[in-house]
Amino acid sequence: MATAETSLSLISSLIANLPPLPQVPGTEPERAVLDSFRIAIAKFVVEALPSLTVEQVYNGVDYGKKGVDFTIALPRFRLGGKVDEHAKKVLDKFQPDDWIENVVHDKNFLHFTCRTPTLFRLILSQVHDLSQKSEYGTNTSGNGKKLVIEFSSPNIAKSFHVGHLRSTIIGAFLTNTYKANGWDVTSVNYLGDWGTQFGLIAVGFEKYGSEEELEKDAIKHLYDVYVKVNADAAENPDVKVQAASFFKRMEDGDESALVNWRKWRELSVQKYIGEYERLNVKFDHYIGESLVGKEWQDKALEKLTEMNLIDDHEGAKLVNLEKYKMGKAVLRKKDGTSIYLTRDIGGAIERYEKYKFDKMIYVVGAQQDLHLSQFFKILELMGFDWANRLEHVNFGMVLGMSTRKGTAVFLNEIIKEAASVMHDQMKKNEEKYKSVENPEEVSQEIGITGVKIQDMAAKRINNYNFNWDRMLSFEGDTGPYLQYAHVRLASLTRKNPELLPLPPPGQIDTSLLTEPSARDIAFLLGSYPDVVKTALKTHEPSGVVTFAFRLSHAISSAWETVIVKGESDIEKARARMWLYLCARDVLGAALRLLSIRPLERM
Ligand SMILES: NC(=[NH2+])NCCC[C@H](N)C(=O)O
Repeated sequence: MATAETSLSLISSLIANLPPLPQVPGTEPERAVLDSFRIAIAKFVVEALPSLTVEQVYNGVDYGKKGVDFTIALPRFRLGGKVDEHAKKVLDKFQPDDWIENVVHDKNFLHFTCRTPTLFRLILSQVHDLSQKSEYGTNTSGNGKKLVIEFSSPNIAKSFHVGHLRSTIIGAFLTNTYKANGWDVTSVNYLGDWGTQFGLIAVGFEKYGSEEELEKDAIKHLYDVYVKVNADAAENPDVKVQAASFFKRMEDGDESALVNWRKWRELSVQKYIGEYERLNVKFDHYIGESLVGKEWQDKALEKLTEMNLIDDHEGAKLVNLEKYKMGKAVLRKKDGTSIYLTRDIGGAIERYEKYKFDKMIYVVGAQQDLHLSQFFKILELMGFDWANRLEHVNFGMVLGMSTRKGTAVFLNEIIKEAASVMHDQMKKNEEKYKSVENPEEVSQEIGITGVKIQDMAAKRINNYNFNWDRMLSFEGDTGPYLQYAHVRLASLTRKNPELLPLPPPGQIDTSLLTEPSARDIAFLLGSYPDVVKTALKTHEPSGVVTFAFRLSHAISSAWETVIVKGESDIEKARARMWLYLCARDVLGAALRLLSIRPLERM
């Protein structure tokens, strides 16, 4: 990749003209230039306190609070003696250079200020270069590692509930995050496409099914049939018996029992692909419970029987995990048909054989905590040494997602409602509304952004109330606000054609950027690669959402003073424009990481 080489070396050459720095393992200054400033701080500290290593100090350099770039808490190094004396040593020895211009001692802390011209030059050049390849914020820490991630996983013929929506949103974010951290990622949607309910639908379809309706909207039609046949089953126990025997035929591979099912599945998947596309979500593979082979499900039962972990309950097989405080769980029904748990066990083994993953993540609501821990435990008991590579990323519940027509049961209803509530909102501002070329599309995109931001704004495990008005408002920390912030930045080039094209980075005079609010923006831009790393560690999208809001707020505070339009010094106007365009790129990158498509106009 020649382009990668050239632009990485551009940053490297800027760094090479500055005072030399030691290398620290795990850092990548050519991708995250704040690493260099932290190394510069560590180098100073070690010169004064030689019992420490650069790496040790580096790991203790934190972001500072309120107007401070970086801070070190001295007690964490357990130097013995008095903190004040150690601090004094650092201050005495300190010589400002092109990396660090100042250090201040305050109680247990040393506060460092980075050299402003270096900061602007390096950060903006880096953002500029790497954004062109959509690589700003990325790192290579995961290179050579393989992740399999399973998310969304709705059940065919049943409703798509908010749990599926959350899994989709969080799963898409995690997929992007692992990729941004250099992992090789395979995403799978594990459909609930097997089980007794398909026996029921088969029975119901004979009575209520319509090929025409099925072609029109398979998801909706199958759901309707399912609801009706369920009502029948509640009245008439025969229906259940018929359904069970039909499903038994399916499990036994009876082709005549499988034809319809195959078509239902296929049509539903086609429909889902389109809906996920609207959400900006893609899967590498649509797999499902139906595709899990029998072999491992049988072996699991045998193995657990050998280990004396199986109880027989009137012909049904239960695994007893009471020792591990995980209760008992059915592995096989009386009639020999498999169930959810067995399929998960078999499925995990097959996936390991296929992918040899370093990690596999299941994004599933906290209601299934017990189920996930049961099957992880069973795999461990079966002696698979990779069982500890499985991870459950869980999340809390959403309360009350209703639309104006009632409770949403399909994904497309959620999308439609988001779009139409947003559309109404936009129409309130008549003048602005008229200037939007494609209000339908734009309102859908902003509506979806609102749903996603509301979902990812807090810690995953928190429950929240679904609130259309709040999430789709342009005021406050909402999705529409972030889109608006991006559009405003994107409009700069349209509104200031006389400044274009901007000169190449090396010829833009960043010393003209003198306002503290401009510096705040640049520093935040520099911190984005850390946000991406932290997201990988915590699996929390909220850190990225918080970053996007902080950046948007910083931009909006600069907007009135750091002006572009109307600035008479053209070189200054260009430097400012460059800063804002870099901010646009980074805000865009953060939104994309969250699976959101940043808008250019609205
Ligand atoms: N491997 C798994 N069990 N993944 C979760 C599947 C979710 C399941 N289809 C449901 O809707 O509840």
